[in-house]
Amino acid sequence: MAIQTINPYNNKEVKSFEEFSAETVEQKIAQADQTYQVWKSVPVKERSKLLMNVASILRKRKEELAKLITLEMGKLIAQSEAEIDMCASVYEYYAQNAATFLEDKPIEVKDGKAFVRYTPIGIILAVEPWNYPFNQVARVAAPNIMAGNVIMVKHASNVPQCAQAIEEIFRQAGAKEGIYTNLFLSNPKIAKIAEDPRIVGMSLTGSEKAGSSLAEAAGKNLKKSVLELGGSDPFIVLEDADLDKAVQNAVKGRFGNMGQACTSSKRIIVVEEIADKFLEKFKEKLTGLKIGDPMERDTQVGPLSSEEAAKKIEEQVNETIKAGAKVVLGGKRIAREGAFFEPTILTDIKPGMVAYHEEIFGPVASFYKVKDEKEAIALANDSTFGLGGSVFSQNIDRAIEVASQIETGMIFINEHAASRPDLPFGGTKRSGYGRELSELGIEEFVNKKLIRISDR
Ligand SMILES: O=CCCC(=O)O
Repeated sequence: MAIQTINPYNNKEVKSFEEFSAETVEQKIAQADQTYQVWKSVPVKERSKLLMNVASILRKRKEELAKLITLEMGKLIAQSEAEIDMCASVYEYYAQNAATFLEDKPIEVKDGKAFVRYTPIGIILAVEPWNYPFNQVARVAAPNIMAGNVIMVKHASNVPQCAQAIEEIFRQAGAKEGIYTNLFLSNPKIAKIAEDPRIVGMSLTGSEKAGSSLAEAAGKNLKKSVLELGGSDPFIVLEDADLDKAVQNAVKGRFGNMGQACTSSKRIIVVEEIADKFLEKFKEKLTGLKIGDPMERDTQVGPLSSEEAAKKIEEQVNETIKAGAKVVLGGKRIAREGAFFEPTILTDIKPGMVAYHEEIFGPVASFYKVKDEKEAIALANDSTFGLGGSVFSQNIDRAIEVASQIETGMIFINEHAASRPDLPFGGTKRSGYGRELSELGIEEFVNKKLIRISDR
């Protein structure tokens, strides 16, 4: 896939970039390795200063960086600005908390002493997606740089200017060359890089297909990997839920970022007692939204990330309709230039249909009416994915009981799923393994070294 900026608002090519040659990649790995040999011993306080600088630059340059996001992948401008803020808070969070997270962990033993010390391991290769082009990178870069590792990032080919901007921000913040490296590479080259002994860990956020080939390359070379893959998150609404709150969260949870988040509330599952009322309100909130330029502040429906993405959604929706599902709202491309697709609600989705099984990475809510809580849980778990999900009920004990029966890595009670620096993020089943963010995120790529002191 060519490395280029194509504005999805009009599908016009803006700028394209050359893939790095094998020599350039070698030179960059050598630089990263050389820098790692120094960085691994730099005190955590110093590392923390670098990340605070990165955060402060992000905040100062928010407007300009948000425009870059919107230009390259079409996110509504206010949401792009919110992403830059969130990203800055991830850097600040690790800058402020890593020292505590990295403290020695004493082990109670019968004799003598023992503790676990977290030590850095080397260069981590991160393969990152376009949907949150700054924030997805921050979630891997911040904890690892604080842990004393260095990072090389192969970003999605449709956000090259964001990819370059992140590297430039690190430089501006005072990072020595090699602490953070952008790699312009095509996907097939990743397996080759994985063979390099200087790369010691690999992290990917992306599709199942990309995850499986990265895991294969990592496994073949005996390297640890973290995978954050797709999801088809259930959003369960029980009869005792606050209906308006649930509807509001469903709209934001499913249609924020034009539905292009791994943790979007893709399957809305409502018990029959309140299902019709819910659907009516849900539809009402999604009707008559202003479609247009994502750079304009009053636009409510912008383009998807690319023409290819819009075509894929169209195909999935058409197949689902052909198989018997009903369209309550939307259901087709918007007749204008650019990668637009109508906000869509589908009902009467049955096993065997595309929307029942596949992840739909766009503005399409699959709505299910179920008899009761038991049926809601069974439907939620009838998925190969296991990323996130939500439960809405005013009875918190009941909601926790339901949450504990859902096979995902995260469940949010009375709110839609979303990432935060202080909460672990990741999935189970075919949604991947390992965790980003929080204290758990810094533990993925460190050597948890036992140090044992004998008293004999
Ligand atoms: O697409 C996955 C990340 C979503 C989020 O950060 O909330």
